Amino acid sequence: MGIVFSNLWTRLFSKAQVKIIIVGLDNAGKTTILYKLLLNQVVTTTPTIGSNVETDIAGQDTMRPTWKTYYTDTKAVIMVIDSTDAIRLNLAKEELHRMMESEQLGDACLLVFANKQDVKGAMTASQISDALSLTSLKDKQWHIQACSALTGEGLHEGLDWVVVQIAGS
Ligand SMILES: Nc1nc2c(ncn2[C@@H]2O[C@H](COP(=O)(O)OP(=O)(O)OP(=O)(O)O)[C@@H](O)[C@H]2O)c(=O)[nH]1
Ligand SMILES: [Mg+2]
Repeated sequence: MGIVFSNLWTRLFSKAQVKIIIVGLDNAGKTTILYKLLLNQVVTTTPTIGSNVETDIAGQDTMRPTWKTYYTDTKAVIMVIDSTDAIRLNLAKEELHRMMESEQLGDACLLVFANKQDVKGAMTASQISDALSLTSLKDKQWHIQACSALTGEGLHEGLDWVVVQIAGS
């Protein structure tokens, strides 16, 4: 359900590698955001195999040991939300809260990207924050950032927040 990348900010954290995971439902814009951030290019994506949350939900019990390995040492979780997909927002919420209960993510901060803000009628960051019940996440540093992977708007602001959290931890 996600993409692991560990050396995005090698230049900023020249010695330490920082593990950040990007998660979100299929079609949220994870791959597009990653390409935009790394290459400053808008790419045409195909669905990333095995990256959707439904797969992980189906495999929840048997896959749990694997998840633990996957989460270990994660400093930040970036959850990408398709702000035009009101119907599946509740599914994203359930997945987010279950994930955040994982012990391995105890020290990780959470950035939520309210993506696809360029689309007319997209939900606002504040609406998404409410729907995801972010304020109920106790003892967790979290932040929600409106963005568009297509235009790049908001992406760097979001990452700046992550960098500050990691640098201060
Ligand atoms: N309008 C608009 N479309 C976007 C934006 N971000 C992504 N998309 C489109 O949404 C679709 C899905 O984007 P992906 O980046 O493939 O989504 P993903 O989260 O990687 O999806 P999976 O790999 O299936 O999990 C693509 O058609 C993108 O072009 C955005 O900010 N605005
Ligand atoms: Mg993808």
